[in-house]
Amino acid sequence: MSSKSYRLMRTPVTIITGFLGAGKTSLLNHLIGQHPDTRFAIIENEFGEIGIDNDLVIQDSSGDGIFELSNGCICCELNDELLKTLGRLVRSGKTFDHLLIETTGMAEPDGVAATFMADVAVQEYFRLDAVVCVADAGQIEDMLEEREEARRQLAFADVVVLNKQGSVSPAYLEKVQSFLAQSNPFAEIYRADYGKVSSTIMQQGAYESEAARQKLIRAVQEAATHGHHHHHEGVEAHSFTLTKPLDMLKFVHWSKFLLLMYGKNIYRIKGILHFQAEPQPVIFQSVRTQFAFDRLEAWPDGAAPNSRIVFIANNVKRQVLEKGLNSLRA
Ligand SMILES: Nc1nc2c(ncn2[C@@H]2O[C@H](COP(=O)(O)OP(=O)(O)OP(=O)(O)O)[C@@H](O)[C@H]2O)c(=O)[nH]1
Repeated sequence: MSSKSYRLMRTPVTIITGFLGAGKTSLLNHLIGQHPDTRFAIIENEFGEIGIDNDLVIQDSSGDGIFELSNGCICCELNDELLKTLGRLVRSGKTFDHLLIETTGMAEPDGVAATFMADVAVQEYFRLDAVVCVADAGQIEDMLEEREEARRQLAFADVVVLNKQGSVSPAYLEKVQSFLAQSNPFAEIYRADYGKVSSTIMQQGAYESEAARQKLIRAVQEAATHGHHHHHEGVEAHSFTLTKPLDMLKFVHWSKFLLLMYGKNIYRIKGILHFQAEPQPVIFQSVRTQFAFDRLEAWPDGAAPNSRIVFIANNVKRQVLEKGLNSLRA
């Protein structure tokens, strides 16, 4: 079987995060309502009652495709429950076209995403399509200042749904969208009311190698072009362009050290790196304290090799990153 058909057979997964009351269930209901022919499996990680009208899940009026995991967060204490639920879905023998997971408002999405990115048995049946963060336009600014979970949710998002747009002025909406884009240059941002966004958020392919790489190249280039970093209480994106090739071993040691020292405050690192004696560009990404390398075919558009790297972090001094990176030259 080709790797493409294997990939297509696996059930795509969309993780919906966002702070309490941001509009996650509204988005979920909208997506279900918009796709009456899609056989959804839904995992709800809420403390309260399931906020979904079961009748909306047309193919499964028994509600068999809906799982509620309560009294905890699937990013941490209920992570085993999440694995068990995925196992139940597989063993049910039913075919699902898409799995939607709504996390609690307090969940850290990287913990949930890691289940799909690190567990080989899970990857056999499921493929993470995207992490979506629903942000309440009127609240997100304060949330990012006050809540660590909100910062992690934004930093880890592949898509941000800027919800409740009608509740703020157009000028404020512009301002919020602009600082969200600067805080997470990797995310697509869609505006919405009551979660009513374009359905393309279910086909992001954010972790498919080619699409993800192209997007990463664009985002890293843009982040490096548009100013070096952004000052906002909460999440900051620091981007660097390095013209001299790097030493891979030094880089690996330094990243390990950095994630160990500042792991809690460094939410995400992504980059396209030029290593000494490596003709191909190397894609680097971190998820929690883990990181992954991947090779691109060639430098984009015959561009001269250089390294571009973006750190999404909170309270990490730019000088620390700059000094570290400068010490990694081959
Ligand atoms: N004004 C306004 N209210 C909205 C919008 N979207 C959702 N709401 C309301 O906000 C409240 C919370 O919406 P939900 O979709 O339940 O949000 P949630 O993120 O799932 O909430 P929790 O699961 O409690 O974290 C509900 O009363 C919604 O009707 C919107 O765009 N505008």
